[in-house]
Amino acid sequence: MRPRVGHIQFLNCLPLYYGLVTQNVLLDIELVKGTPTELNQFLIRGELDIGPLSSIEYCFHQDKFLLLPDLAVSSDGRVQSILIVSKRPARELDGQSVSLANTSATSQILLKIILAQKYGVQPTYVVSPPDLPRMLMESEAALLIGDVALRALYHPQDLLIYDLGEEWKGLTGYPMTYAVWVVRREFAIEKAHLASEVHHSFLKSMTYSQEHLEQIAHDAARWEIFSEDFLKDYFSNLQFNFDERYQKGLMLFYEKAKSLGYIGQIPQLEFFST
Ligand SMILES: C=C(O[C@@H]1C=C(C(=O)O)C=C[C@H]1O)C(=O)O
Repeated sequence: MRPRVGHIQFLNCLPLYYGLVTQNVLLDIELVKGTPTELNQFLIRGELDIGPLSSIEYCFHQDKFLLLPDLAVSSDGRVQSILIVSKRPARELDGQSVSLANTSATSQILLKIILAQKYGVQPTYVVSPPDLPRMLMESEAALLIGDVALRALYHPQDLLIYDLGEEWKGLTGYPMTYAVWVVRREFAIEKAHLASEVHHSFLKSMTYSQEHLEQIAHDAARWEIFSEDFLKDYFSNLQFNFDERYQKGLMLFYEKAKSLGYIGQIPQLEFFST
């Protein structure tokens, strides 16, 4: 059986996918697409062998997974696709309703940390499908991620926009890691060579895409509503890095999540060795 691999169905993972296509890797894997929360569930239920897992979910399911080294969905500052879209300044959200997109896991907690620690407010939260007009009918502000967030940024209306990558960097000085790449522990033991092959394909794909960002933005602009320049900017802000500084930023996120009671304990980062 081919390794079952998850793929985030947002533009954020297009650079990765692009590299897999150009290297003909897709024939060797079964690629399963979905939103981050769908992929989280597939991974947790053991229906995928490898894939991106929301960083916050790693806290609760560390026993099931090992981390793939040097791979993540992260940003060192502005991310553009994880946004609070608000009718009023963040400082005025205390006691107000905030709608959180149900496609997100990490960013829901990230938003709560930022509103509590940077803006000193405690809203009430509701989880909703990622539909901005509806979210703003029930709430004063909304958390959007992925392409829906990009669209809100691209066609700004009379609303305030906070970029959560930028907010995190302002609060802590560190980059933020939204998703880690994991392999199922059993798969890593029973099919170590396959896990290693997929990991290396991903790393090669990353390198390829970093060297061809302009071309990827050019191609994507042909079928997306976004301009080539907008996409180039987006793809260069998004990082797939998970080096020491990114790991430190993630540990800081876990510490803050724990101090606010969102997680019980801080996980150790345990890596698959290839
Ligand atoms: C950059 C993004 O990061 C994402 C946010 C995630 C989350 O909040 O759980 C998970 C995976 C990433 O897709 C994005 O969705 O645009």
